Amino acid sequence: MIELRGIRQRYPGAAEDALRGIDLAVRPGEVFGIIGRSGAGKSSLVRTINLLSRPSAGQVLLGGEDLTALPAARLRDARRRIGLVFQHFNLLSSRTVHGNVALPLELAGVAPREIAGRVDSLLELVGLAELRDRYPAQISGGQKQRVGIARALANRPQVLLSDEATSALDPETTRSILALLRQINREFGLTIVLITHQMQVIKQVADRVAVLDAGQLVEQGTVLEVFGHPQHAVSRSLLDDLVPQQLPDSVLARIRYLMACNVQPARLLRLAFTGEESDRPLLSELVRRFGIDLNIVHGQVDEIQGRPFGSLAVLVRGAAGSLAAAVQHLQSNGVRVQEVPHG
Ligand SMILES: Nc1ncnc2c1ncn2[C@@H]1O[C@H](COP(=O)(O)OP(=O)(O)OP(=O)(O)O)[C@@H](O)[C@H]1O
Repeated sequence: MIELRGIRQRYPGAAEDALRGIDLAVRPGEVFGIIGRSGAGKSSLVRTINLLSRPSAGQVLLGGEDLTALPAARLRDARRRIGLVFQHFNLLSSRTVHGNVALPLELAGVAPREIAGRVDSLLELVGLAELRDRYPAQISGGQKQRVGIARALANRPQVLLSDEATSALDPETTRSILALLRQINREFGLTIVLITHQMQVIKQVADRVAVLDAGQLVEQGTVLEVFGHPQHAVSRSLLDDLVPQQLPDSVLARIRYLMACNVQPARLLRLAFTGEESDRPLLSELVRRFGIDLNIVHGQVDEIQGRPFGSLAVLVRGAAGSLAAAVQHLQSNGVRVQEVPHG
C-alpha cells in the first residue's frame, strides 16, 4: 500500500542525514506502527511520506505509484489519498465541528449537497453527531481528535497517517481514540500508519511495528515478535516503559525480608510471557506437579492481540531437583525464565 525505498533526508545546512535510508513496506489493511524516541526522525518521516518535505533521496510509493515522480498537480490529488491526523488536531477555530470536517471536501470541489451528507455520516461514525454545531473551543481534546479523524477520512483516503494523534490526550481518552482507529481499520479495511513514541499505543492498536532510531529503522516485525524478542537496545528500552525489566527497590527489599524469614533456600525468578506460551494453567501445575512453593512478588501481565504479555517475579522454594524440573516445565511451555539477582 505504502512503500518507502531508500529514503534519505538531509536538511539544508545539517551535517548529517535526519533519515538515513529507510526501507519500509506497509501492507493493505494493516495498522503499522512506527515508534522512536524524541529526535529519532519521526516527524521527518511523516513529512516525507506525504511529501510535505521532499526526500533528498529515495522513493515513496502509494498503491504502486511513485509520488516523488509526480508533477505538482497530480501530487495534490495523490495527497488526498493520504488522510492525516495530527497531535494538536489543527482545527480551524472559526469553523464549527461540521465546518472543519467539510473543509477538505470543499477544497476538493465536492458538491455542497454531497458534502452535507458525507459530513453527517462521518460525524456519526466518530460519535460527534450531536456536537456538529459546536466550535473547537467548546469541545474536549478527545472530541477534537475525533473531529480530526473525521476530517482525515473525508476524502476517502487509502491510508490514514496518524502523527502522535494521542500524545496530547490522557490515558483513557487515548484508549478510546485508539479503539476508534482500530474500528475504522476493521470496518473499512483502511490502512493506518501510526507514528508514536509510546509503546502503549503500539501495543493497543498495531499489527506490525518498526523501531526508528537516529534516522534508521533498527528493527521491524509483528508486534508479538518485537515485544517478545526485541533485538535492538532501543526496542528494549522503549519496551521498558511498558514492562519494567528491573524490579523496584521496594520490592527487592521485601524479597530480602521474605528470604530472611524462611530457612528453606529460595530462588527469585522472572517469568516472561511473550504470547508464545501454551494455554495451560502453568503456575498451578508447578505447585501440583513439582511440589514447590510459589510466591508472586511483583508482576505486570497484560494482553496483546489476545495473548498474555508481560512478566511475573516469583519467589520459588523447594528441593533443588524439583525447582530445576519446574523451570524446565515453564521453558518447554514457552515461558522465558531468568534468575533475578537480589542480594
Ligand atoms: N526543519 C529542520 N531543519 C533542520 N533539522 C531538522 C529539521 N527538522 C528536524 N530536524 C532534525 O532532524 C532530526 C530528527 O528530528 P525529528 O523532528 O524528525 O524527530 P522526532 O522523532 O519527530 O522528534 P520529536 O518526537 O522530538 O518531535 C533531529 O536531529 C532534528 O534536529
